[in-house]
Amino acid sequence: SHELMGIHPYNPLEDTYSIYAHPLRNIDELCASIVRSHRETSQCRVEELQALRWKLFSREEIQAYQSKTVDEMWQHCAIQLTDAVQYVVEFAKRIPGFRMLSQNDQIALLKTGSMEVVLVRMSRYFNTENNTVFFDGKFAGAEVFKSLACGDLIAAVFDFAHDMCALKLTEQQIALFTALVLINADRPCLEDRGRVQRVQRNVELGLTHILHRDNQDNLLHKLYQRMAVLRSLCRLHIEKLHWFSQRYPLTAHSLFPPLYKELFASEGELLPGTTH
Ligand SMILES: O=C(O)[C@H]1CC[C@H](C(=O)N2CC[C@@]3(S(=O)(=O)c4ccc(F)cc4)c4ccc(OCc5c(F)cccc5Cl)cc4CC[C@@H]23)CC1
Repeated sequence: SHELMGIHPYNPLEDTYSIYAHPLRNIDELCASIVRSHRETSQCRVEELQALRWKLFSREEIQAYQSKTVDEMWQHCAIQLTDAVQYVVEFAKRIPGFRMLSQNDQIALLKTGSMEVVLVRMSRYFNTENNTVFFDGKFAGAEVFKSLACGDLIAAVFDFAHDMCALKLTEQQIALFTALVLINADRPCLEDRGRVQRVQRNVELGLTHILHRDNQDNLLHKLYQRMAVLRSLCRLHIEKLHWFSQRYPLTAHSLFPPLYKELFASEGELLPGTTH
């Protein structure tokens, strides 16, 4: 059984859903529903974290993180990531049309897209003044993650967050952007690419509508560039996960959350014990 539980099977009745009946009214409704879902399925609010932005880890706390073993710190981050992914699954299920896709296509989109959405969501909290990211309730610099022994991946994650902040996206723009990151008909192993394309087309209309309304059409190509960076970041993450599972098979096999293995371990190999 899939860990991505709660995904409802494809409902043919929903197939009649089309925004072409009244394009403008439905584009506004589509955007409003995606923005609402984004807000409801984010773990924190940007304004809440603005108030916390100077809550940094003390020297002792940083030492404590740095003295964790590699597998302890990896397990800690894998748990945090899995929590964040649960919220992204909820966000995906509320994107108009996502639930009308087959269950396998819903899982295929989440397998490749959820980490990317988490990274975009992370960048909302990044403090560019001191290069810190929100982690475990405070703001952490890259040095906090030293014991992970994957400095290149951490540096790439921080660089990505910094680049995203430079675009100064609004929450509405981020909501539509993350929906588009998820609903991508070019993802591997989709059963019904055409159906995903139809849903993707609607979300694209929503994003271009929002950017046009904000007089920021020029952002669109920058967002497509960021999508390419996201894909390379996630490839790096999977490579590191392979490296880690070879070195620490016990931790990867038995201590990582099942959902993490379901999402990030390639089918079958690497982490046996994932239920299918
Ligand atoms: O509002 C919300 O929903 C947001 C709340 C906050 C959420 C958030 O920022 N996050 C959820 C978990 C966390 S983190 O806070 O643990 C974190 C980890 C490393 C960082 F450099 C920065 C943050 C995370 C965990 C693992 C990871 O890559 C895979 C990975 C491993 F698995 C193991 C080792 C190394 C790596 Cl790199 C990448 C990220 C980036 C997103 C981060 C994002 C959603």
